[in-house]
Amino acid sequence: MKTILVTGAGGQLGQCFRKQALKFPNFKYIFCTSRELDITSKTQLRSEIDRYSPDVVINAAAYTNVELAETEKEKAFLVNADASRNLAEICSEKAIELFHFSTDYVFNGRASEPYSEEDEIDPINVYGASKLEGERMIEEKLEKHFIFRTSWLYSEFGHNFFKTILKKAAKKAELNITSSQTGTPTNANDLAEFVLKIIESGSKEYGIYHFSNLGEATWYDFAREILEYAGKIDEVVLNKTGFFKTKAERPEYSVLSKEKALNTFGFNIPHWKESLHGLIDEN
Ligand SMILES: NC(=O)C1=CN([C@@H]2O[C@H](COP(=O)(O)OP(=O)(O)OC[C@H]3O[C@@H](n4cnc5c(N)ncnc54)[C@H](OP(=O)(O)O)[C@@H]3O)[C@@H](O)[C@H]2O)C=CC1
Ligand SMILES: Cc1cn([C@H]2C[C@H](O)[C@@H](COP(=O)(O)OP(=O)(O)O[C@H]3O[C@@H](C)C(=O)[C@@H](O)[C@H]3O)O2)c(=O)[nH]c1=O
Repeated sequence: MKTILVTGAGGQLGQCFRKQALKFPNFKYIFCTSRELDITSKTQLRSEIDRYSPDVVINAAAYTNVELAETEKEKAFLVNADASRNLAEICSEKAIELFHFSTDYVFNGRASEPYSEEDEIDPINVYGASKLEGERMIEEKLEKHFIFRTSWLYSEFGHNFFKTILKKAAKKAELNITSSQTGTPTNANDLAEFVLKIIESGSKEYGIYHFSNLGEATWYDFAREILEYAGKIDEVVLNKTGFFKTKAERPEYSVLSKEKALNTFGFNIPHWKESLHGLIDEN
């Protein structure tokens, strides 16, 4: 039986892994929250990995605050880049496979068709730059890696745009939502399930992959669909805005092409609306 150690298990994606793990009972799981395992400490990483001898590590730990990263550059790089290097080095020493996550924010957003894995990377904010550095560290230090660049994650867990919109709607707030970014909302449960299917398949097709739900939307489209499908659209004033003031610049267009992942693994990926509807129906 394969042992899988999940770091950052208290975060959004980490909690989706816990939930999706119930569909894959043939693995042994060790879930470590940030309190139980600080990935920036190489000593702690080594001792936990020695203790559990996992076959696979899923790194769901990251610094994800895009706004704060602009003023906390060192911290963002410590977690997203330096800790990824440490993790990759230890995995390499012990022949462990690593599943890691990166972001659509490694691109500058000036494209007009979905980004492939080979397209030029050029992050325009600190968070994106720190995630890119993490990718590079892993590629350099460890052959047995899968890196999934994903986008606009949401779920019933943690902090995310989907939950923010529903919270604001509950307070009957007026919402001003930007239409100046186009990307793809991704149900983090779909990503977790996709990864567990790959582990189950025993695939050795290591490398970088893009994974999001299918289709594309602006944040405004996403907010509108959440509110309409949840039956709350008449309870709020929803305004489309071309400008929402933020500290960090964000890519205007960051739709990811899923062709490589679809062709390599052959698993189905749902459309973002279908997955969103499923999540709202469930809750
Ligand atoms: N959220 C999104 O929209 C997107 C996310 N991604 C990537 O997906 C992955 C998962 O993101 P998501 O689950 O949404 O992010 P979250 O912020 O919800 O979860 C990240 C988790 O990492 C933990 N963490 C932070 N620092 C450390 C550390 N030093 N040691 C151990 N754990 C730590 C956090 O714990 P604590 O809260 O205690 O600090 C938190 O539980 C990340 O790699 C992210 O970059 C990619 C694209 C979109
Ligand atoms: C709350 C809110 C946000 N916005 C805007 C700000 C931003 O441009 C966009 C989304 O807001 P968020 O704060 O959720 O977005 P952001 O932190 O940019 O989300 C990103 O997180 C990182 C971790 C990733 O890797 C990315 O893929 C992406 O999901 O919507 C509004 O226009 N109105 C609002 O009321």
